[in-house]
Amino acid sequence: MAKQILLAPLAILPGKSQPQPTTIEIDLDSGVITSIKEGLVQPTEEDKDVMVIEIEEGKVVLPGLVDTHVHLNQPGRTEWEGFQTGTLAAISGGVTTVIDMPLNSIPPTTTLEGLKVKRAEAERVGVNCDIGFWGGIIPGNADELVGMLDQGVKGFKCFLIESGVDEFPCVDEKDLLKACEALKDTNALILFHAELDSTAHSHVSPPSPDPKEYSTFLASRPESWEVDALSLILKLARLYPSLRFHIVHLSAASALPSIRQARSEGVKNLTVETCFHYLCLTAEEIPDNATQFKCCPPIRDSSNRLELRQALIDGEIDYVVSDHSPCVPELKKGDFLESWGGISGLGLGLSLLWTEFQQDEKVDLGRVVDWMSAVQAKQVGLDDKGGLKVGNKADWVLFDPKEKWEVTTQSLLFKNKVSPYVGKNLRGLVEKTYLGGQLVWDHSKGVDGVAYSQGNLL
Ligand SMILES: NC(=O)NC(NC(N)=O)C(=O)[O-]
Ligand SMILES: [Zn+2]
Ligand SMILES: [Zn+2]
Repeated sequence: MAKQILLAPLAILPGKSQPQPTTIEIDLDSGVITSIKEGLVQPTEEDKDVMVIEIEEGKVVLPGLVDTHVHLNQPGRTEWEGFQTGTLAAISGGVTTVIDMPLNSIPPTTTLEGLKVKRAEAERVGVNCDIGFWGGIIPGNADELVGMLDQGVKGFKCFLIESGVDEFPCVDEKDLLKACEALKDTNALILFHAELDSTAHSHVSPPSPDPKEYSTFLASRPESWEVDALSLILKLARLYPSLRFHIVHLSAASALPSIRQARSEGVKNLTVETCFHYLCLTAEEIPDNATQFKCCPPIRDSSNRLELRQALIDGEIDYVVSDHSPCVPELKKGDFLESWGGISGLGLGLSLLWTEFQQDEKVDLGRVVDWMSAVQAKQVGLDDKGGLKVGNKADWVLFDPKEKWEVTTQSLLFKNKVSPYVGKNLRGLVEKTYLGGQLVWDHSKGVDGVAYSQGNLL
């Protein structure tokens, strides 16, 4: 039995906020953790043939990270991103599991056939980390949902407002009731792009301010859209207590009081995510025509950012994702109203959050890792991921929390190197990423050292 033994002076273990000296044994044939011991336990004589990895002081061993919100866009819009490039960016940032969104690929994952096509394509080109799939709810596809769930989708995303791509139309309350009825004997997770424009059909023509300015775009997608969407979602959550409801990419802090109130009234089937960009970027810093910052819902002002940050610390927001949603650079050209909405940042999350929280006494590395691993693994039912524990997949990351580095176009590994993070100075660097005990990313070797296509379809 091929074995790997990790001697880690600092490892983040489940439920522990501070890193601990730990010895971890991994069976390399199954890629599973077989033993975890407190302290540094040197290998015995009979362990002579094992591969021992002695971790340097100061570096931290973490569980592989999970990013449940990425758009890989293959097949159909593979010029925008792809299974290979997206998952390469993921492993370079310690992300060992991604869950792919149902839209922007053609076909979208809104039918069982679409899911098969997507899986076959991922299998054909190979993936560099483990990958699961979300399905989608669109008008008229309620009959497809249970079948997709049986075939392993982790839940279903829908839009309450236009999605930006024609083949993934938004749904209204009637469509949602049909979907919930179809799913009501399951405990399916339904994800909402929670912006609802209840004034869509009114005839007031808005002023036409300068589309070069970020404030124009920001004003075009008010916080009230997120608050209104939440009312509809809460209505459904109360009607269908066996189903689980989830708000993706929460941006508006003014939605937090309703979330708080609903939970205090006993709503237990609602979870909320926010994104790295809402926690690390602000509207005030966005220059004219800097469309790399454009996403929906929009990045809001710095006081909104601080409220989201506090809600995350307080546990009102459950976890943080990238919502990596790239496109070709041509579609990012022009002003804020005409360009594509979507931010690219897959793989940068750990450094972004660590830069944000490293000096915050209330948040230690274990908490950041929880938001980016354990909570998300649990959300999508990956019981053998999300923590360094016996029986789990040996997905682990070597992180240097002190290293400083700058995001440059060259350092980005996703397909189209357009990102609002270019030029940012970050703290904390992923040095190595292991997937099921196999080294897949080594920062010192860069792309030349990558062990390609080691990922599995989940
Ligand atoms: N079509 C998209 O990829 N949309 C995405 N775009 C963003 N967030 O700007 C999303 O998740 O809604
Ligand atoms: Zn969305
Ligand atoms: Zn998205």
